[in-house]
Amino acid sequence: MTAPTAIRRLNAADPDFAQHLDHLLSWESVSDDSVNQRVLDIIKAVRERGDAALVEFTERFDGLQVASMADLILPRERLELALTRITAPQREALEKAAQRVRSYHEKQKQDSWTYTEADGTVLGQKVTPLDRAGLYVPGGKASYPSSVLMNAIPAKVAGVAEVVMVVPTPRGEINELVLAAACIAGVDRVFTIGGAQAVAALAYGTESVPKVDKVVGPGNIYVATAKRHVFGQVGIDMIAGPSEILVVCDGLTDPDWIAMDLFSQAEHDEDAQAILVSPDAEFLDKVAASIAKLLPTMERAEIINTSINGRGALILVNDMQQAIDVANRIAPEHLELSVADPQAWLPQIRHAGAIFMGRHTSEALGDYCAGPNHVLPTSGTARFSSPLGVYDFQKRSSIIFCSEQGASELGKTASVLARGESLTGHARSAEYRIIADEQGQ
Ligand SMILES: NC(=O)c1ccc[n+]([C@@H]2O[C@H](COP(=O)([O-])OP(=O)(O)OC[C@H]3O[C@@H](n4cnc5c(N)ncnc54)[C@H](O)[C@@H]3O)[C@@H](O)[C@H]2O)c1
Ligand SMILES: N[C@H](CO)Cc1c[nH]c[nH+]1
Ligand SMILES: [Zn+2]
Repeated sequence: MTAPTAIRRLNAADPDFAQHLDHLLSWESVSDDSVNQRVLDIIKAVRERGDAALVEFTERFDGLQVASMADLILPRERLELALTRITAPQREALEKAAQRVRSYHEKQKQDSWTYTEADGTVLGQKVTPLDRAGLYVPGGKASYPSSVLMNAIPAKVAGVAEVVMVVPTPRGEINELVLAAACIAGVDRVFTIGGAQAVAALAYGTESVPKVDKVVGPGNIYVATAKRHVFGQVGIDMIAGPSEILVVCDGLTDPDWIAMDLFSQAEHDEDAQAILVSPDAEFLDKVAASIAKLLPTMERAEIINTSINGRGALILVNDMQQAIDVANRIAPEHLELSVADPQAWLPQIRHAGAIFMGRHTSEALGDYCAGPNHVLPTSGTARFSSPLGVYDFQKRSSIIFCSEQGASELGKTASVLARGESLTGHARSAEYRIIADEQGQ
């Protein structure tokens, strides 16, 4: 066990507070050069040597030795078998969660639209699903059946033709719930590979793994860094790295509840980040005491301890207004508003992946079954990214139909602008369509 928990304390009244906060949040301290270089090497190897590299990396990083890539492919029948191997309550819970996630995501579906102008010109937007999506389901330090649902259901709602999933199975340990979830969500193909090598395989294709149009899903630092590097070759959803929780509390929630909410994200990964902000100094002391009391009871105490010691913090602010300002500065993946009247503060929240309203709404409910997606932007990227959704699996094409009259009219405007750009090919192309008796008008 690492040193006993000593969570960092910050005070917003400290003149160096902004600097301390920046240091606490800095992604670079996690995503260092050695990780970057390792990921680049892995991507290069997969591009050059395909399946052979996947087999090698799976042995090296997942401790799983196989004769060939064929041993890392699970057919649809294997997913169906998993459904028969889980318990009835497990199947019921998966199906209930799937149904709630589906209902929520149905509302996100975007439809094509057009409108017609007076001269018959039609303008619009055609929405098309991706042909093939690659879903990354994490599996290193924990198994994530819930992430299967969160990745696959929006893809299916969007109408993606082929959904390919990758998931590492360290030491060959297959989690039946993960496969059962893939069956329920309608995943088409599964490869038991993970890490940067799996992201590279989806992005570039290998002899066995089909090249996809977009790679989505959460993962550790290697996965998140690989997604950054393959962007452009394929689409990606966002940077969904190590989990984060920011709790803003008025000091009136049970401190044990808050300690456990912090643990719920810290237990994902040593790199996870759990922060509490409160204007009540005594309450921060109580939560620190709850952390010390409850940590030894946790199955994943070692991971939680490293995460809390390395990246956690208890932040004292002057008042709730300052707490909200700090939350917007952090732009956390998950924000819990553990306060009496969360609705009153909601209008002021500008940056957060998901907002959990009130003392009873633990973040864990959102992780599994509330309905919204749990694949969320991390490390401050909620400033410009959104939760994974149906829109990530749909793209848009513009539709332009010009009637003869419309082309003639627009041609006059285009001609002037094109000549202003000295692009006379454009100008003359547009001018050809100007109706003769309107020329020069
Ligand atoms: N932001 C979100 O929406 C979200 C959702 C769920 C989980 N998560 C996060 O996903 C992550 C899951 O991480 P995980 O580790 O359990 O599973 P993972 O599948 O993301 O990573 C495991 C893989 O990492 C690779 N790897 C591990 N050590 C390596 C090394 N030294 N060099 C090269 N590659 C290495 C291996 O290939 C292994 O298969 C956690 O950080 C969790 O917090 C985030
Ligand atoms: N909290 C994770 C997103 O950061 C999602 C998850 C899955 N299972 C448990 N939690
Ligand atoms: Zn979680």
